[in-house]
This record gives sequence, C-alpha cells and structure tokens, in this order.
Amino acid sequence: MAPLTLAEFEAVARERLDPVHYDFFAGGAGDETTLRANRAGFARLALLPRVLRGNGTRTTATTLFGRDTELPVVISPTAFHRLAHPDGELATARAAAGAGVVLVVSMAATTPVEQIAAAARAAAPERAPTLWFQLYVQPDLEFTEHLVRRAESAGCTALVVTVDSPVFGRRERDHRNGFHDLPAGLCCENLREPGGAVRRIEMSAELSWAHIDWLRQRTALPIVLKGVLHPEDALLAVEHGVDGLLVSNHGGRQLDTAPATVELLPEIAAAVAGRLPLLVDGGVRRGTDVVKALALGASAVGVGRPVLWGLAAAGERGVREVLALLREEVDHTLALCGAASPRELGPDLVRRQEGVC
Ligand SMILES: Cc1cc2nc3c(=O)[nH]c(=O)nc-3n(C[C@H](O)[C@H](O)[C@H](O)COP(=O)(O)O)c2cc1C
Ligand SMILES: O=C(O)C(=O)c1ccccc1
Repeated sequence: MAPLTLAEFEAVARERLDPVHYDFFAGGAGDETTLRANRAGFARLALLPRVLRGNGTRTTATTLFGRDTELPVVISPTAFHRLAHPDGELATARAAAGAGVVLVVSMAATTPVEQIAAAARAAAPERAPTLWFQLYVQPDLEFTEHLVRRAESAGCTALVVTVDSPVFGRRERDHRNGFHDLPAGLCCENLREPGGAVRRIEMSAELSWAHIDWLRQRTALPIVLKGVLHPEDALLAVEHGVDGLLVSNHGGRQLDTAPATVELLPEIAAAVAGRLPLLVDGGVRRGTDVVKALALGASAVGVGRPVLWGLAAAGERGVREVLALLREEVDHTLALCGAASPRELGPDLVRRQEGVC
C-alpha cells in the first residue's frame, strides 16, 4: 500500500534503511527533548476556521525572494542523501523541480551542487527550478568564498547560512552506534578542493556578526540566516542586512531543550515586524502544521526528515509523493479554514490549548 501520510513514509523508510543510518536521520541531540517539542508545539495549537468565505478557487502557490513557488514549503537542507538512496540528491532535486518546490542544497550533500542543479533543470526545463545553497561559513574565508562562487555559478538563487552550529550537536544515537563518517565511496562533494582532496566541514565557535557582514559584501544573493531563535538575534539580523530568517533548532539536533520553533514564531514575527520574511522548520509533518506556521507569521516552512523518508522509501518517486501529500493536505486545510491562499492566513486562526499533545 502506498503510504497515505508522512508518518507512514517514515515507517516504510525505517524498514528499508540500515538501522544506523535511520538513527542518524531520525535522531536528535541529548535527550531529544527539542526533537519531541517541535511536534508537541504544533499539537498544542488548534486551528479556528472561518466559514462562508466564498473561496471557490484556491491556490497553494506563493512567492519567496521574488520567485514563484507552488507550495509555501521548502526542502530544508539535509546532509548525505546518498545514504538514504543511491540516487541521493539527484532524485531529491528532480522531485523538487517537478513539484515546483524550493530545494535547499546542503553543503554536506553527497553530490556536487552543479550536478544537482543540472538534474533539477533537466527534470523541469520549463519552470527554471529554484535551488538555494546552505552554507556553514568556514574559518578559511578564501575557501568559503570559493564555495559561494560555486553555488552562484551553479544557479543557486539564495544562500542559507546555518548559524546554530558553533560546535556539532551531541547525537547520542550516533555515538552508541559508532556512526562518525560516511562509508567508503561517499563524501561531501561540495567540500572537494580544485585539486581533488575533500575537506572536512568545520564548525566554528569563532563566527560572529562580522562574518555575516563579510559575506554580505561578497554576494548579491539573498542571505537567509538559519537557526536564529532569540528575538534579539532576529533584530541584529535586520541590522546586519540579511534578507530572511529560517527559524530553526536544526530539527532538535543542536541545543537540546531549545524551544519548539513554532512557539517562537509570534515573538520573532513581532521583533522583525515585517522587515524580513520568516521561514520556520522543525516537526512539520501535516498540512495543518504548515497552515499554523503561516498563520503565525511565516512566509513558508521547511521540511527536513520527511523528504529523507520519501527518498529512502522510493527514491525520486518517494520524494514526489511526500511533496504531493503535503500539497494536498495544505490545499485541503486552506479550504477547511475558508482561506483562498497562503497569504490570507493570520494569527486569529490559531488558538493555543494547554494539555493537548
Ligand atoms: C539527517 C539530517 C541532516 C541535516 N543536515 C543539515 C545540514 O547539512 N545543514 C543544515 O543547515 N541543517 C541540517 N539539518 C537540519 C535541517 O535543515 C532542518 O533544520 C531540520 O531537519 C528540520 O526539522 P524536521 O526534520 O523535523 O523537518 C539536518 C537534519 C537532519 C535530520
Ligand atoms: O546532521 C546534521 O544535522 C548536520 O547538520 C550535518 C552537517 C554536516 C555533516 C553532517 C551532518
């Protein structure tokens, strides 16, 4: 039976994957409190529908940084797609392009960004697929700049700079399983030097706002900061001229006990006061989750693990099905809420209820 929900895709993926790789994808940091909190945050919110709105025609489409997208959902960057399926990022890119959904290519992709972009273009030549590139600013700024140029030349139209990883999160499942490295034959292809050697990704606690200023001066691409959670940092982001925020706790993989992302949205939306578009990820598994996040001020949401489950279950087709399920659920939820488009949603549609999980 074809999976009917994103949760069912996870169950299929779990059966197919090496348990060590399943744990790498599924796991979080520490006690996995934040991993669970992301889901609980959505579960605590109720949707309060409007009726008799006369919205016979609906759209799930919207725009992000001036480009059309079929869904207010982007594929958040996740490492190592070839651990999930031999076609890896190529399959993900084809599915995303076919669905008209933005793919954020991970710096830790197991396929070079140029090949990912070519696969996306070939899969949907008529619609100029949208790829963004996720960057961990490396202490070697010359190499970082080289990566930015590669992403630009490959046709990526935004940089997503991950700022929640001054050190790597402590994922205890991986420690228990002894999973520390990619198997032979796979590597982080975007870390390959012109000479052929592959660098290791460095997490750096030295990074500061000065690095964001440095990057701002070196690229005309929109810069989205991924992993801003504190409203004061959201204000600093505005001051430093970034173009968007992806409110994220890294799917519960970095600071354990960080709050659920959806719970932070209202505060962050109030702080930025419309000066920047907000995206949010962490625990989005249902169309109702998407609608709740948009109602609370997000322009779009990101999904991480569900795409890996689709990929592990059935390669490109699995990712296509995951995106199609999300699209149907978003459309259905908009209809039931009396909304004609993602842009019509406001905080009046959401109620917080205690004790519901
Ligand atoms: C297996 C895995 C790998 C990830 N790799 C990256 C990465 O390379 N860069 C990054 O910025 N975030 C990475 N993330 C975090 C995701 O971009 C995203 O924030 C998170 O998965 C969202 O939560 P969700 O999985 O509940 O949808 C990764 C997450 C997972 C689960
Ligand atoms: O697993 C992750 O969450 C992640 O961000 C990552 C980054 C670099 C290499 C491998 C994983």
